[in-house]
Amino acid sequence: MTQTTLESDLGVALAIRGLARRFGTQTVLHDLDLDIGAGEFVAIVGRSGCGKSTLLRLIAQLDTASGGDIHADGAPLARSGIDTRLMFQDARLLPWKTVLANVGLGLTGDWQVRAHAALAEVGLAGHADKWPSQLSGGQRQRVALARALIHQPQLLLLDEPLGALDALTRIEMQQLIERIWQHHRFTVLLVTHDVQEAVALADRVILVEQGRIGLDTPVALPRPRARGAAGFAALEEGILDHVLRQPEGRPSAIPVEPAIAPGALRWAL
Ligand SMILES: Nc1ncnc2c1ncn2[C@@H]1O[C@H](COP(=O)(O)OP(=O)(O)OP(=O)(O)O)[C@@H](O)[C@H]1O
Repeated sequence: MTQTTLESDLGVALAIRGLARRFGTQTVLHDLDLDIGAGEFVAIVGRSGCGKSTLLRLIAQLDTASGGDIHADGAPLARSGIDTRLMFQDARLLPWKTVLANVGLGLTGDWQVRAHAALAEVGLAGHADKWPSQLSGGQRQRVALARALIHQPQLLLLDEPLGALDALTRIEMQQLIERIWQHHRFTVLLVTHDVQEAVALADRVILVEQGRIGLDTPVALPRPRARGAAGFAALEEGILDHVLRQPEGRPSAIPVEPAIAPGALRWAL
C-alpha cells in the first residue's frame, strides 16, 4: 500500500445566524444562533422532537431553512465546498456489496488503497471481503464510519449513531470516535439522547429547547474522561436536571420538579 493515512486538521468553523425552520404552522427552529469552532466536538441534546435532527439536516444541506443562514469558514454554506459526511443510527450499508466496496461507494480510481486504510483505522482490517450480513451491529457502524473517513470530511454529522448498540459496544465506539476525531480534527456535531455520551465526548454540550439553544455548556474535563469522576457526574447531572425541568411544550419560565431524580437517569428523552 502506498497511502495508508488520511489527512488531519480538517475542521471547519460554522456560524449559524437566525436559523429558522417551519413546517406549515409548526415552528421547529426559532431564530437560532450558534458558533462552532474549527475542529470542535459539539454534542446536541434535547427532548425528542425539539429540533435536533432538523438542525443537523439543515447543516447537512438536506433541507432548506425558512430563515437565517449558515456560514462555513466565512462563506455561505452552499458555496463553501466543504466535505460533510453523515452517520445515522442505521449504518445503511448495501447488502449486495462487500465491506470494502461499501467503504468505497461512489469512488473511482485508486480507491481500494484508501478504503483499506479507512477500514484499518476503524479496526476492521481483516473484514474487507465480508458481506454486511456477516458483521455485528457495532462492526456495521464501524464500516459506516470508514465510509465517511475515506472522504476526509471537514464536518462529521452524527445523528444518534450509537443508539442501537449495546452498552459495551457503545462505549467502545465512543472511544473509537474520540480517537479518530483527535487524530483528524474535523468538526463533529453529535446528536444524542444520552447525556453521559455527550459529556464523555464533547468539548461543548448544546441543549436545544423548543427550537432554541437552551444551554451551552463547555466540558473542560481532561480526555479520556472517566465516567465515574466527580466533575463528570456533576456536569451530567446538571444538564439532565435542566432537560427534565423543561418538559416538552412548556415555557422555561415555569420550572417544574422532575418526576424522576436526575441522578437516576442519563437519557434526555
Ligand atoms: N419533513 C417534516 N415535515 C413536517 N414536520 C417535520 C418534518 N421534519 C421534522 N418535523 C417535525 O419537526 C419537529 C422536530 O423534529 P426533529 O426530528 O428535528 O426532532 P428531534 O429533536 O431530532 O427528535 P428525536 O430526538 O425524537 O429524533 C417534530 O415535531 C417533527 O415532527
